Order: sequence, then structure tokens, then C-alpha cells
Amino acid sequence: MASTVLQFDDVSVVRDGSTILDSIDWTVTDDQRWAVLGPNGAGKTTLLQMAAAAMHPSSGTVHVLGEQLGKVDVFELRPMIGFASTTMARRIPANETVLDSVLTAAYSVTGRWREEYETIDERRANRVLSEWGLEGFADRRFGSLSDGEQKRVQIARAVMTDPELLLLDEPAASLDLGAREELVGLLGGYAASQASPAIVMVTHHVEEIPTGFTHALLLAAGKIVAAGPFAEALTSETLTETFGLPIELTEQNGRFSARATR
Ligand SMILES: Nc1ncnc2c1ncn2[C@@H]1O[C@H](COP(=O)(O)OP(=O)(O)OP(=O)(O)O)[C@@H](O)[C@H]1O
Repeated sequence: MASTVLQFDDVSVVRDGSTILDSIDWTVTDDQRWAVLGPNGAGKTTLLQMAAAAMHPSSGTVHVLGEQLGKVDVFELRPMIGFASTTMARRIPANETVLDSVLTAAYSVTGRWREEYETIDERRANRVLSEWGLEGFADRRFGSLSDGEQKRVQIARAVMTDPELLLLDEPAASLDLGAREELVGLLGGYAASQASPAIVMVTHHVEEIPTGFTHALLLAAGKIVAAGPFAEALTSETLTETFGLPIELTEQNGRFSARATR
């Protein structure tokens, strides 16, 4: 039986008098991998912030891993959530080694001191690095890595603690074609594994949706246009409505591409 990881009930977010998210109902279970799409300013990052227990709704209720935001100590919840975003990557010191930047993810959870790093953590960190195509990078400085390598370190950090929910905010943004395909391939392998947690990935491009992803949430101006399995929620029609121009979606072997038809 799948268990519910995220549940949004009639969730709205209002900031400075403007409604950023409007009456969102959304449920994510642990066997689902979601892509969240929508135009700039649609509210995608705001939605992800609530899923990360980093923000409360203005009205409605959000349950994360069975706990209601506002009624739970978020510091207990956050260790169970892996979150990779460019904003978080900016906090990684440029001179920190790749191994340390992945290890510190575990320490920030356990609160252990550097001296108490355990062999088991290092072994796990090295395994996670190789899973994300970063073998041989352990001693490199984070700041010396390419964009593609840095993105993979961000994800390695996020999965280091074996989270029950993995949130990815535009993981392929700014990558060249080769680096994007490498990342999407790795994400696809991860998403397909039974052992992987629920995943929610915000993206601007259907081309960045890995195989193994199952569901789409389309947002426009703070409202849900479509939400559900790809077959019903990710179509030419739903994309056309979401982006406000005629779009044709094609799918081949579990990968998508989209273009405007005028
Ligand atoms: N603290 C805030 N105060 C006022 N408006 C805000 C605040 N935070 C976000 N917004 C506005 O809310 C809207 C949604 O922002 P959000 O970052 O969630 O959108 P997004 O879909 O992630 O956009 P993008 O694709 O550009 O990253 C935007 O119009 C943004 O300007």
C-alpha cells in the first residue's frame, strides 16, 4: 500500500495582498515521481517551499510525511526531506571538498562534530558520489566543478540522508545538452528504483523530465491547471492551457518534447 507523503488541502498563499497559490488540493504518495511545470511566477517554488516544510500556507492545511505544518516541529521533519536547489548550493563554500559537502548534509542532520565523522558516513558518501557519476571527485573543491558536476553534488547531498521525500528545484537549469542528458539519465535511474523516495521536481522544460517519472502538476497564476498521471495531466491540451499558447507535446520512450505550433 502506498503511503501519503504530501497532502495539500485547499492551500492558499497570499503575500503583500497578492494570491501566489490559490486553493491547491494535491496528494503525493511514496510511489509517485512528480514533475511540476508552469510559467515564471506561477507559484512552483512557493509550492516546493511548503513541501520542504520551509513555509506555511496562509490558509488551508499542508501535511508533510503525515505531520501538519504549524503543528509539528519542522526541525524534526526536515531531516527526512532532501532538497536540492540553486539557492541551497550557494551556501556550499567554494573551497569545500566534494566529500565534505556531501558529508556535512549528514552532520547537519545528526548534529555531530567534524571529529566524530564516522567511517560508515564516509563509505556511504563515497557510494552516493559514485551513484551520481562523481567517483574520483571526492577531493575536488566544490567551486572548481563544472555546472553539471555541481548540480550532481547538490543532489548527492540531498539523498545522502536517505530522505523520505526528495525535492528538486530546476535541477537541470543552465546545463548544456550533454550535462543535462547525463543528469536526466541519472535521475531516471534513481526514480525507477523501488527503494527511492517520493520525488517532486520543478522544471521549466518537459525535455528535462526523466523516464521513471509518473505524474505532472501544471500550475498557472497560482492555480492548478492539471494534476495526475502523465496520460491525463501532461498533454498538448494541458500545456496549451498552462502556457497560453498552442503547444504540441510528443513522447518517445518515456521522454517528452514540446514546441509551439504557431
Ligand atoms: N515574499 C513575497 N512577497 C510578494 N510576492 C512574492 C513573494 N514570494 C514570491 N512572490 C511572488 O509570487 C509569485 C510566485 O513565485 P514563485 O517563485 O513561487 O514562482 P515560480 O513558479 O517558482 O516562478 P519561476 O519559474 O520564475 O521560478 C511571483 O509572482 C513572485 O513574484
